[in-house]
Amino acid sequence: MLEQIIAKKRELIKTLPAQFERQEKPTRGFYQALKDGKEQTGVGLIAEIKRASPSKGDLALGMDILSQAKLYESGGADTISVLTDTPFFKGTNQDLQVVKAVTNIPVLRKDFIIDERQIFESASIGADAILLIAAVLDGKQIEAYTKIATDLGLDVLVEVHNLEELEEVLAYSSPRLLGVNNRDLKTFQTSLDVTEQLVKHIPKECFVVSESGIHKKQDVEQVVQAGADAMLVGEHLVTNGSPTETIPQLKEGAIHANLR
Ligand SMILES: O=P(O)(O)OC[C@@H](O)[C@@H](O)c1c[nH]c2ccccc12
Repeated sequence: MLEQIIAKKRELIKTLPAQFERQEKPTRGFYQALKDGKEQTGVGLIAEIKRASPSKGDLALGMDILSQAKLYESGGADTISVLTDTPFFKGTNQDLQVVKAVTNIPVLRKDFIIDERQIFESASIGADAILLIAAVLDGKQIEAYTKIATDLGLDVLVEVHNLEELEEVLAYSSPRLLGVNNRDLKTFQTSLDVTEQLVKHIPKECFVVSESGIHKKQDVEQVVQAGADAMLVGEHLVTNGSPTETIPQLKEGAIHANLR
């Protein structure tokens, strides 16, 4: 599946313009917002807008992105992630632009970035941060793409799933924000043990985001206890009631973890 996603992405990239307009407005600090969120509530939260995924199929096809984003913000999300991949996740660049326009918190563009032009595109549509995935990029590419993004004022979340990817990333750069994906993008197997195992090998200076498979307070407790500074939650927030209730419930898990 990951290979299919990347093959399709390669095709779509051919249709991208050579140049993009620069954003006039300064970016919102994505990293800083997560850090502040951790200070205030014990854990930072990236709340994700995700209509569908290859692993779970359709999750929330009819979701009203505008009100969902507002509920994320009023519910206490520190930042928002928007899936912009269309063929596999049914998201669009316009989704991100809508979310950015109706909120005041930083927005991550969640997509499969494999070409420099996608970074300029991300900046032009108003993203405050981008995701770089170690399962599809090597350490040198991550280093180079991080530099391009940083020069554009974007923060970067580097995502790893295993020790091999982590070591490859660390051989070339020192990411400030490191995501541990609990889901294996090749098999879709998801386990919070991935965070527990990998955090031990991550340098203390990194701000760690535990991603995927977080559904309840106890999950949050587990990953925070393991050493995660923030979490990225999609499915649970798009399929379960109002985010103004589900977000505070999730964040409560950090209080329990920190008390122990
Ligand atoms: O819906 P979940 O299980 O809460 O997961 C969210 C997020 O971590 C997941 O969407 C994700 C993490 N890394 C990715 C890379 C590409 C696409 C999607 C992802």
